[in-house]
Amino acid sequence: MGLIEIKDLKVHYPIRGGFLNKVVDYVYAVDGVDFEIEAGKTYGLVGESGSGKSTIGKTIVGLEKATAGEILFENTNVISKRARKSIGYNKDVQMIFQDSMSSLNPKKRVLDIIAEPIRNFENLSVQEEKKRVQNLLDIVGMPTDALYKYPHEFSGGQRQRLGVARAVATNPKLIIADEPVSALDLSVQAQVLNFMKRIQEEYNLSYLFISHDLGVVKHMCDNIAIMNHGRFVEIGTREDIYNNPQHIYTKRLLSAIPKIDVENREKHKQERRKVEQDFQDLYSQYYDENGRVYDLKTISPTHQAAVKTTEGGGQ
Ligand SMILES: Nc1ncnc2c1ncn2[C@@H]1O[C@H](COP(=O)(O)OP(=O)(O)OP(=O)(O)O)[C@@H](O)[C@H]1O
Repeated sequence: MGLIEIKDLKVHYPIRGGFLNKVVDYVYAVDGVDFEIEAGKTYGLVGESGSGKSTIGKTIVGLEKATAGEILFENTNVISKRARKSIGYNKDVQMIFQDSMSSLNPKKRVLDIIAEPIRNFENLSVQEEKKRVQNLLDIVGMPTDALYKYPHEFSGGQRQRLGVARAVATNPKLIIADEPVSALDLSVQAQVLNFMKRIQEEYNLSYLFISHDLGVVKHMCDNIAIMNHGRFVEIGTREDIYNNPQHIYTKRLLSAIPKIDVENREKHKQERRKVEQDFQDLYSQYYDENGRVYDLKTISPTHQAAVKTTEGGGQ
């Protein structure tokens, strides 16, 4: 049994319009997904922008409301706020965001930023709290003098480390990492990822790792789901997805991972242009369960919903 099990989760955002501001349609951001994450493992969600990855992450931590489905955490359905509160879920599940500059309060010192989640759950003295935060800074490889500095005084990679320190402050079991390294340079990305892995081993943490970058996901994840327009088009182990992809969408995503050719710059430029074109095509296409492709540029949102219904997945 997994630490967390997601069953037929749906998140549909209403679109309002007209004179009376009535609901005229829905965005099917997440449209019936099932998966589970085991203790100490990393589950990857991959897909292009707008496919529904962040909505899944936010719904799991309770920042968005599910339209339907179940989220079972250690066998308790935590879909309601009351259930989450009754089992101390908010202490056990934390989130790391992509943009550390806006997720860390710029007006607060590091000490207060990292202590904030601890204050929500424990009553420590000032000295105990300071000691705990110092220890967390040590774990993420930051110097002690960081305590009294502000977020803007750090580099992007250091700020992501602070975000991780804050996320592990309550000693959680699961961390939702939403594009945690996409804003960082490649060399810094590797540092932060390796260090997230080290913490995982030390604390037997589980990660839900959200990314559009299949290269990064390969480095981090045990199991992977490939998302397209609110649904999973393929799920599998890392080996399944990278060595034996089944769905045409997965194959196209894999073939679009840039291969850097340092010896031939011109060829590399052409390759990059082709990759960019491929991605533009991918963003505008909807893939159904049978691998059939619909061009979203040529059909209206209402028609898109109709396509889903015809294909057996709509409301
Ligand atoms: N609060 C909201 N109200 C209405 N629609 C929303 C809301 N939040 C997200 N959406 C829509 O839901 C869909 C899924 O968005 P989501 O952010 O989950 O995708 P994503 O795969 O995480 O993309 P990105 O990587 O760009 O964040 C998109 O069409 C988005 O515009």
